[in-house]
Amino acid sequence: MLEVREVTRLFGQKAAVNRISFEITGPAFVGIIGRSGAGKSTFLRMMNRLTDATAGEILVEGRNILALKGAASRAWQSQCAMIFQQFNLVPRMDVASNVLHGILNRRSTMQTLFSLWSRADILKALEILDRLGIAEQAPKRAEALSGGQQQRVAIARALMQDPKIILADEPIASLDPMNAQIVMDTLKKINVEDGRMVIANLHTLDTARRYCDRVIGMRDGEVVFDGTADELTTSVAREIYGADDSFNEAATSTSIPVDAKAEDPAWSQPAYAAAMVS
Ligand SMILES: Nc1ncnc2c1ncn2[C@@H]1O[C@H](COP(=O)(O)OP(=O)(O)OP(=O)(O)O)[C@@H](O)[C@H]1O
Repeated sequence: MLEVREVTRLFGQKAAVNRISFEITGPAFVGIIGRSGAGKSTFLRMMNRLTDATAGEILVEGRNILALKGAASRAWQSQCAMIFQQFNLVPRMDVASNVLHGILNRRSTMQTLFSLWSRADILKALEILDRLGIAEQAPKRAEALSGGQQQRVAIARALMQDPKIILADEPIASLDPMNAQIVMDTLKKINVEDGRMVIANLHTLDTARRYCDRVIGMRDGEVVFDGTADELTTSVAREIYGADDSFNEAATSTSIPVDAKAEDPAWSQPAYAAAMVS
């Protein structure tokens, strides 16, 4: 279904992404891992046309989406929704309106200007919020929600577009482990239940192993690993991150012990040792 062929993105002389190629068939949950600067975000941004590629093709059902222009490019963008680390919600706007904004580009200027949403659209937004377990938050301002709830609103906004592919750029990097798990479980649910492909940039190995059918490791703009979660051994991870023998897996962990207490202050801090992987 998705074929990435020799895709390159140069910034000046530097290749942020350097002739990467891989194929994804079916509605897989794919994780992309690698240290900071490996090219993960640049790849996702090319996928949904936020950034142009310098060379190469990305074929989706045989169509090169990198060549799409104007309305066709915008139509593609609504087929592959993007979720960001910082949620990118409108903070002072209520949750339901934030979700409805997922279909903003399908509406006329007048409809947008007067915030005119059809009853069917409003019901759909509420249904999605209900499915993600946050229906009661619908009238609240987005800024009043916890980070994990805000990210679920962002996922709901993405679902409003009814996308084929969900691209998630470090979706849990700003969350504590409890909320990280809820958000990853939500992404997995829509992958499994809806059959939507999910491609997520992740910076913790345990998350990649736990949720992904397939893991792609990037280093210096190139794909240096492409395999299953089981094949992602410590030595493979060390290669991907370009770390030496002191590489410590625990430092990239977000694991939540079974008996972890939500009120334990240790769990209220993001547990990512970003320094290890960035
Ligand atoms: N707009 C830009 N202009 C110049 N260089 C850029 C730009 N965007 C990215 N780069 C460079 O491209 C390389 C890849 O960056 P990218 O953000 O894709 O990496 P990443 O793996 O997503 O890292 P991180 O996890 O920190 O987001 C880096 O060297 C970065 O500095």
